[in-house]
Amino acid sequence: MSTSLRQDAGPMPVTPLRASNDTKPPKRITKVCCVGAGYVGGPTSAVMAIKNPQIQVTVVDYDAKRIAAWQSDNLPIFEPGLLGVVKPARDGIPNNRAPNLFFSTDVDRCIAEAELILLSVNTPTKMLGQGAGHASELCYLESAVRKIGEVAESSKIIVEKSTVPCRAAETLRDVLRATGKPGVDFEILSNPEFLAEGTAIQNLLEPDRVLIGSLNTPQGLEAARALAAIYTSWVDAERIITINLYSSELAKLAANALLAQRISSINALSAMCEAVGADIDEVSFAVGLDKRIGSRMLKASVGFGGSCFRKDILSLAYIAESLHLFEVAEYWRSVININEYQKDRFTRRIVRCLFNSLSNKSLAILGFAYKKNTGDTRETAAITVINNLLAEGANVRVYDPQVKESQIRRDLEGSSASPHLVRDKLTVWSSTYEACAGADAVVILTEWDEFSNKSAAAAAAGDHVQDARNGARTEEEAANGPMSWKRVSQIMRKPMYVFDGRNVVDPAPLEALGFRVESVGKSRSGS
Ligand SMILES: NC(=O)C1=CN([C@@H]2O[C@H](COP(=O)(O)OP(=O)(O)OC[C@H]3O[C@@H](n4cnc5c(N)ncnc54)[C@H](O)[C@@H]3O)[C@@H](O)[C@H]2O)C=CC1
Ligand SMILES: O=C(O)[C@H]1O[C@H](OP(=O)(O)OP(=O)(O)OC[C@H]2O[C@@H](n3ccc(=O)[nH]c3=O)[C@H](O)[C@@H]2O)[C@H](O)[C@@H](O)[C@@H]1O
Repeated sequence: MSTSLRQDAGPMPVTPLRASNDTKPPKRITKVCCVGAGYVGGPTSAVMAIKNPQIQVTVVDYDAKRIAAWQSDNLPIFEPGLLGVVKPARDGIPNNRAPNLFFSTDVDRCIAEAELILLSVNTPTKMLGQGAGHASELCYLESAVRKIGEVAESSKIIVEKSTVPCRAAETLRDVLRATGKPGVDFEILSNPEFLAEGTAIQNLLEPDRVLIGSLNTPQGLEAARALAAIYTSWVDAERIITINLYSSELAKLAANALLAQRISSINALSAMCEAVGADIDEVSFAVGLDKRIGSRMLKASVGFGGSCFRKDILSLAYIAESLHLFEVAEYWRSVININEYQKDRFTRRIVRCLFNSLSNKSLAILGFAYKKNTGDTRETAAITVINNLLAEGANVRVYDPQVKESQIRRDLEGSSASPHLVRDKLTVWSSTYEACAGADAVVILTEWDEFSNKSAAAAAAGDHVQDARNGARTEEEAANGPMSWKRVSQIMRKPMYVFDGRNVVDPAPLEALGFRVESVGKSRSGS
């Protein structure tokens, strides 16, 4: 087998690209194929294409429905600004698809034609066999790489964009060694993605950094330079960091673990605040002024969700355990334990306030997505909280501006110990007012702007409350509301409660309307 894959992953200095000694120009890539048309593959490829008109970027996926949606005006994911990069207005013709961006189900052909392949397939937590519930499932990645080995007739740079366990590149290299054709070389790079949903386009256009990990060999470094050259079309060279392949893989897991750890830390403190009469927003503000701590990702909540924090921490802990670093594994798992505790604590507070019984009570749930400005519900705290409330006998009335009823039912029925409760006691509504009609309590689970009674500036002061538009409302939002809490107060059963799992409402004006407001990390008596 002449497939040449180099293994020198020795220490490499961390260098911004500019410091490279290589003076010859990097290889110019003209065809990129992105495997996986999901939350990462779609937006990343669209931004890459719009910033590199000379490069043909094709996103491939076996999911024909998803590809068809990318080709339509009805994109498969909701993300502010996404349509603008997929279908930029050009030459006075608005809404024309970027001429160098393609979506296709012809995986073999697109892989064969590409010089550089981005792997953006899902890497969920393994559900079966060894490591089930902990390790990352790499079967999608493996199958994509097998396909590359089978169909590639020319050498390729293969880029791990998916989040992977450290040393996953070695596995990919093994697969390629076994499946690749003689004379075809593969160079594997790690280029993890750091975008957050809801702000993906902004994050892609102005990344804090672009991380490129490669082997410390001439071929590895050359491949890294070729990938970096694509990014330099819109990212300052100082922000493009080239490091060792395995450091890059681990840095992605570490970044997510550290971000989630901050949220669990502040949520753990929120429990103390409720007990001692302190205010978590004030504590968070006070500690965040210390430059060494910083203010971001310190917003107390009902608990973090999303497809990645939990799975990436589980993966990190599993790796630590495999290395017999049991205390390290336990440390990271505690971040998840606090998150589960926070969701349960929030439900228990609701039950306690509503006189220890939810039987014959109706609760309006505002928000189902795991954060605002996305329709994504993966690992959303709403799933746990709503299932808990249903188990307590409550009637649950849900409204989310972006999540479809079918998705809500699928998520809840698929995770509930008693799916019949979801069928019998859950209703989904298309407006706040319909959801709140006759309800005993409003439970805010997602920080959508329309639920807030704060000014845009006050809302923007919080980190994850700040949106891509810096708190400005679109014309549509301005026309439709923010919601009128006064109107809500007129249609609810008394006494009326608001349980604010996101601290997006200012309690005082609501209390003036007769609501009893319970916010995360604040006690009513302490306010
Ligand atoms: N969702 C997010 O905000 C972020 C996700 N990531 C990471 O990026 C990776 C992808 O995440 P998402 O885009 O959210 O996943 P996703 O589930 O939205 O998309 C993955 C896509 O890959 C396709 N796919 C799987 N195997 C394939 C194959 N062999 N050939 C062709 N297509 C295949 C699936 O059909 C699916 O459409 C994961 O590793 C994730 O941890 C990283 C940063 C942010
Ligand atoms: O690997 C990934 O998938 C991505 O995971 C997160 O992005 P994302 O999950 O989309 O969104 P975040 O803004 O990080 O929020 C995650 C969860 O934490 C919650 N959160 C966030 C911030 C905060 O201060 N408090 C808080 O409860 C959010 O509401 C949400 O439920 C990271 O922020 C991204 O850098 C990373 O690329």
